[in-house]
Amino acid sequence: MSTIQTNTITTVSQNLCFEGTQGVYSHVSEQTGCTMRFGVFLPPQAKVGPVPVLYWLSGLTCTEENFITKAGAQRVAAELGVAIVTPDTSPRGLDIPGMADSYDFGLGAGFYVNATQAPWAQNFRMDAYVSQELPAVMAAHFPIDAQRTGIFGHSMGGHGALVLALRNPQRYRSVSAFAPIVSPLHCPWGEKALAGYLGPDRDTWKDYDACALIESRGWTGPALLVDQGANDTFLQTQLKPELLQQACSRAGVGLDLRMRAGYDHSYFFIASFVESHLRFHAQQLAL
Ligand SMILES: N[C@@H](CCC(=O)N[C@@H](CS)C(=O)NCC(=O)O)C(=O)O
Repeated sequence: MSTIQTNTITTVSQNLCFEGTQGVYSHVSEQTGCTMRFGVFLPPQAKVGPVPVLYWLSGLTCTEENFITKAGAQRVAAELGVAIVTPDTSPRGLDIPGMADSYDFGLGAGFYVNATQAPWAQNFRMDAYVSQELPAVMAAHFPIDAQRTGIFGHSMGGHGALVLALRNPQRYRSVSAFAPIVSPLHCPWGEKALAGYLGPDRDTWKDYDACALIESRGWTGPALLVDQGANDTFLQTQLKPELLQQACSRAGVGLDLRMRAGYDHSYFFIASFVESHLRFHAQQLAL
């Protein structure tokens, strides 16, 4: 097994926030072959010892910045003593033809998979980046307790959180999502992305489909927590939480699905419920 290089990270910015530090850092990633930025909120408790860590995966068109500036998670993370890592959503700065042609594929739309198809396979390795390389970088540079890791995300990032947790139950002790894409096999965003990154054989897509993974692998961690706005414009076409309900019920996996009347797909919805997700993870990671 090759060693993950974690040597150099560069500080882009650091701001004091609720007595903790909201930082943005960059490093050259082996997995994506480019410079990647990521955010780290370190709560004040990190000054005295390692703290549990949550990875937040953002949705389409986002960078490491959206969650940091819009979700308002730092106050409660500081109270609970949990670090939050916010990766970018795709490689950037590469000269791949077609990479910036649409908002739902390529730039800002890595879908947290390891691509197998040219010209994406070399750089679009967001699964390995988020689930292996970034945790190694975090362990090398920040006072976090990797034994207490959870993951959550929004939309494409909700899909990423569910899929990475289901694929790596030993690494993630808790998982939650806001308005997740629950089955890329069954929605236009997913079909476009997985066809592009993984090719036309839909059987290979099942490794990155939360509903398929729930049925093939199950989940023995705490019940999956999902918040979904009932006024989300993507609800019926892309998100389809009923597919997750059906998969969980068939597989005997616990699901706490909270339909939120009146809420849409935006970060206003996330900001409204992020506190309960943070408390859910903190409780699970304290066990
Ligand atoms: N309406 C958007 C779709 C993309 C979108 O809604 N992105 C969500 C995640 S799937 C988001 O978080 N956008 C960034 C933001 O609201 O800060 C577009 O057409 O560009």
